[in-house]
Amino acid sequence: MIRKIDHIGIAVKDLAATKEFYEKVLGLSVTEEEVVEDQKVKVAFIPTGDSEVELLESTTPDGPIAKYIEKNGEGIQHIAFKVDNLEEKLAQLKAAGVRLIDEKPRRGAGGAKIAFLHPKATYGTLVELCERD
Ligand SMILES: C[C@@H](C(=O)O)C(=O)SCCNC(=O)CCNC(=O)[C@H](O)C(C)(C)COP(=O)(O)OP(=O)(O)OC[C@H]1O[C@@H](n2cnc3c(N)ncnc32)[C@H](O)[C@@H]1OP(=O)(O)O
Ligand SMILES: [Co+2]
Repeated sequence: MIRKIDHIGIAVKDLAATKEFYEKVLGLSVTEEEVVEDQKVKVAFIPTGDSEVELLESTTPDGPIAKYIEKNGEGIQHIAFKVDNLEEKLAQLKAAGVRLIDEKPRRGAGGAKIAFLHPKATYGTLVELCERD
């Protein structure tokens, strides 16, 4: 079961400068910042009501965020939905023939379990599913 939009992932070149805009200009607050080695990103989370904005800066020139920016420039890179049971949802999608990037959950920011669906299977949007407490 999909519960809500957990976060919107935004690819940026300069996390510090982007954070400053969101905090000083928009008046929002960054609550968590961490490096997720597995995804080659440094992330900052900004709560906005029931969902969050996730700002992502690449930690390497070959990571998915660096590649996305190279091709498309900065901007929204993915949408993440919160699910109750990620393994169950992935099994259901796989059975339905949906192209999965991750067949098994990986470790995301804040210790969440995450998995991505291929944008070619979702009509053009990179979708992340995440399970967190
Ligand atoms: C920390 C964590 C968390 O929340 O906890 C995160 O969010 S980590 C967030 C960062 N991590 C990730 O994104 C991991 C999952 N992403 C990936 O595995 C990759 O980025 C792929 C989505 C498979 C794309 O990689 P690939 O090297 O294949 O790039 P590519 O440029 O050849 O893309 C293949 C086709 O998909 C399209 N495509 C690529 N990235 C896209 C995106 N973000 N949104 C919509 N379409 C996209 C391209 O335009 C291309 O279409 P055409 O063929 O029509 O030109
Ligand atoms: Co994300």
